[in-house]
Formats: sequence, C-alpha cells, structure tokens
Amino acid sequence: MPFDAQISAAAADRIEPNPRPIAVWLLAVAGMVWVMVAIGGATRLTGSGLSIMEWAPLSGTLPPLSEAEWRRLYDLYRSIPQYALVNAGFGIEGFKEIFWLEWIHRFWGRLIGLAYAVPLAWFWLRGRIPAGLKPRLVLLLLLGGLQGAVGWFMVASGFEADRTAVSPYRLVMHLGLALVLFAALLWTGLSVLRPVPAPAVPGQRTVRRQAQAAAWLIVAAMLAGGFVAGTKAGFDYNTFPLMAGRLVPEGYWRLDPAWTNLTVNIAAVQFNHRLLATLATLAALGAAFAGWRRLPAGPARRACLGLGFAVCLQYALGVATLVHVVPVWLGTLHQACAVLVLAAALAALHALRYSTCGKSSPRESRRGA
Ligand code: HEM
Repeated sequence: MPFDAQISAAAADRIEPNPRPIAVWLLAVAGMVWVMVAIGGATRLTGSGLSIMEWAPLSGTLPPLSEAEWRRLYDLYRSIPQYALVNAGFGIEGFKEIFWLEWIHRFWGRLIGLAYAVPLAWFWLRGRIPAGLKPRLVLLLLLGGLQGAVGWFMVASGFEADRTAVSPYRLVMHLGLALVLFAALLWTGLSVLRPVPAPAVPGQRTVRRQAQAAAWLIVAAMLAGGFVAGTKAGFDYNTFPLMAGRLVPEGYWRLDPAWTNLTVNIAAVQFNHRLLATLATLAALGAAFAGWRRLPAGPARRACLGLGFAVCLQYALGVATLVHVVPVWLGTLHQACAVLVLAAALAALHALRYSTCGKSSPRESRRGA
C-alpha cells in the first residue's frame, strides 16, 4: 500500500500513534540540510573547500588540537596546486582562516547524520514508524551517507595536477544530491503531516499543472546555476540584461563537441542560467496568478503566492550577485535562497494535491506520496 494511504489507514484503525513528532523531526532535518547548503556556498566562495585533504568520518570530527597537528595538515595542503598557484606564502595563519569553514561544513554534515539516525532508531524501536514509511526512511539514510562520499569525491578532484578548484561536474552532482535529499525530507515530512489530499476544487488541476511546469524549470535553472558556480562564470559578463552588449553573447556555441558548451563555455553557461531562470520565474508567476484567480483563500492559494514571491526574490538576488561580481555574502544568499525556491515549489505542489472523490484513490495517493 502506498505510504500516504498506509498512514491514513493506520490512523483510521487507531493503531497509528500521533505522527506529528515524526513530521517535525523530518522537517527539522530538512532545515539542517538547508543550512548545510548555505555553509557549502560560503565554503566554496571563500576558497576554503580544499583545505582539508583527508576524509576521516570519525577521527576528523575534532579540529587540530596541537601545533604539530596544524603543521601536519598545513604541510599536506602545501602539496596541492591550489597552494602554489593561489595561496603560496600565506603561512599557517592564512591556512587556519580557510580551514575553519571547511571543518564547520563537515561537522554540520556529521550533526545532520546524528540528527537523522538517532531519532530514526528511537522511533523505529518504539514502533512509531508506519510500515509503509520505513523503506523511504532507510533510503534517505543511505542517500545521506552517499552525499558525504560524493562530497569527498568532489573535493578530491581539486587536488589533481594543475587544478585550483573542484570539477564543475562533481560540484553539480554534490549540489544536485543535496537538493534531492532536501526535497525528499520536505515532501515526506509534509506527507506525514497531511497524508490525505482533499477533493479538487474547480481550477485546481490547471493551477497544479502550471506549478509543475514551474517546478521543473526551477530544477533546470538550479542545475544550470551549479555550472555557473562550478566554472566561476559569475565573474564574467557582469551586466544585466545584456552580456558584453548583446542579448546572446558572442561565442555562445563555439566549442566542439557541442554539448561541452552547456558545461564549460562560460558565455553559454551563464546565458543558459539567465534564460532558464527567466523562464522559471515567468512560469512561477503564472502559477501564482492562476492560484490567486482560481483558488479559494486557503493554504494552496497562499503556497502559490509564496512560490511567486520566492522566485522573484531569487531572481533579484541573482542579478545583484552578478552585477556586484559575486561577493561572498550575496553568492551565499543566492545559493541559500535557491533552496527556499525549491521549498516553495514543493509546498505549492503538495498543497495542490487533490483526490477525485472525498477519499484519495490509491493511484492519486501514489502520485502524491
Ligand atoms: C529562478 C531563479 C534562479 C535560481 C533558482 C537560481 C539558482 C542558482 C543556483 C542553484 C546557483 C548555484 C549555487 C551554487 O551551487 O553555488 C546559482 C548560481 C548563480 N546564479 Fe542563479 N538562480 C536564479 C536566477 C539568477 C539570475 C536571474 C542571475 C543573474 C542574471 C543569476 C546569477 C547567478 C550567478 C552569478 C551564480 C554564481 C554565483 C557563485 O559563483 O556563487 N541567477 N543560481
């Protein structure tokens, strides 16, 4: 039986205890993932990401506690190209400055692991988790572990000869998996809180289709944004709306093979992000307008308006980040606000779920779950 239907059936039989604590736990962990994405942005933008050259999930929990340990880590860092090409001679004090953000990023990741695994074990042992939810929660635990490994896979690419930054492909992989984790935690938490969708009101299907289109465009804009960050494309063409005086920049499709334009050609990478962001914003505004016109006052209507607002805020932050040539605080805010936009899109889609009759059919529950 699908998870939403499982929860409602269990609740009806009075064998399901209050699911609220489980929802609160999942939403709180989603909030921690959000903070993690923001810390990740600051880590990247301050050039801190390559400062710890070891992956030690347990022993790396503590920062260096002696001068000898600081010296050992500094000597390791001095062996990579980033030190020679970017930070040569900045001394152990300079090293300590870039060390701390990377250490906090990893420490926060460990805290998320604990904040997820300990309540999971507690709820599980006390029989509080509905059977239909268990596989999903285990999958989320595995995805969290995988994200740690992908993070290291990304960092390791920055140690290769002649590189001073990580591979853009691996950066997008790491960002994308963080967004998948966030989305799955949020959606599951919302579904625990509100397992049974209400019957559709007139116009709801149309609004939902528009919100779905906006959500897919937002995902595309975010992945394109990952390539802007990964190739440092935000440090070029710092004007808006024109790029070097043109709407479509010169050399947009100059690389061969053609697909590499999408990932390494700075002009195309930045233009594609602008284009997808503009389409996503128009689609979200369309969904917000349709929700406002067609839906009665209530959570679904508010969620649609919230989506329109979040996307406009993100668009403005993107333009500000670009024209100010990516200051750390604006870049970090733009990265964090991307997660707000995703959250708003998911909240709208969740609020717009519907059933064709009073109770949800298994097919709809499956679609909504
Ligand atoms: C729907 C609207 C938008 C969304 C969802 C979005 C999302 C993103 C995401 C997810 C990133 C990557 C962050 C990272 O991995 O570090 C990014 C980077 C970036 N975006 Fe956007 N963006 C939007 C609009 C815009 C607009 C309109 C502009 C400018 C015209 C812009 C300029 C940038 C720049 C310059 C970066 C690179 C910043 C850096 O290096 O940290 N964005 N965006």
